[in-house]
Amino acid sequence: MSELLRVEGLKAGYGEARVLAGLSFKMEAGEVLALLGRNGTGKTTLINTLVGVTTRHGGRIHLSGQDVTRRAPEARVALGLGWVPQERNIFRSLTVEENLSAVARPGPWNLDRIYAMFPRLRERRSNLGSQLSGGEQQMLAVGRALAVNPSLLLLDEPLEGLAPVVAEELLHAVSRIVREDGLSAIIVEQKARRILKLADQAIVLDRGLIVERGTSTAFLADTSRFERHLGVGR
Ligand SMILES: Nc1ncnc2c1ncn2[C@@H]1O[C@H](COP(=O)(O)OP(=O)(O)OP(=O)(O)O)[C@@H](O)[C@H]1O
Repeated sequence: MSELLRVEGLKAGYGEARVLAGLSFKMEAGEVLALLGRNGTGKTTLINTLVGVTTRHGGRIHLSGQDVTRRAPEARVALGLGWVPQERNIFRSLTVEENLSAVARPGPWNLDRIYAMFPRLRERRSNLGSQLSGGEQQMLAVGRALAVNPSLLLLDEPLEGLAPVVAEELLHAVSRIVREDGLSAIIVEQKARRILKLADQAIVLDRGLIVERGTSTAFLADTSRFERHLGVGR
């Protein structure tokens, strides 16, 4: 396996406010990382800092062997980041198909393949982003990240706010994307158990620091390791 992502001593926040207090971790190509932690512990800030839309206070980020620490978000996307932000950010005044085509880059994830993964998007291809249900918007946000043909997918609470049956449908699709297609991903999720099953490793954040890390198998075998930080039953 080759190294896909290396984060060293990362400190970042918003303006002068510091949220990430110095994080280091690595991912190999093909791995899935579950990013866990209570509300407000810095998960979204970490994802946003990987994309390059926060204020970096220190540390370095290497993606696919390149130092992207000072690169603009567009350059990081060009190097392989596929971002599904927490707020989805789909283009509401464009159709489903235009949303996908607007960001498409050459690679295995063409329109046909994305529609095969999300048949509902094919049915809705001519609908505007503003006309979609929450679940369809989230499918479109994932589809749009795939359309850039990323080497690392960043999914920020993809199941948040979805009806249980829709959340299951999306989780199944994400599981196929990472398991059958071997795409690497960082998945932010509050409910550890449901995401650990499809992750290789997990880290738990608290107050901007990594307080637990290990394989997902080890976490599932000793749930006290994350329950301490996430609350029992997670
Ligand atoms: N735009 C911002 N400006 C200033 N502070 C922010 C901003 N966004 C988040 N924060 C602060 O940064 C801290 C971490 O927030 P972050 O959204 O990264 O946490 P999180 O773990 O993703 O939580 P959640 O699960 O609620 O999304 C919080 O204290 C939050 O108030």
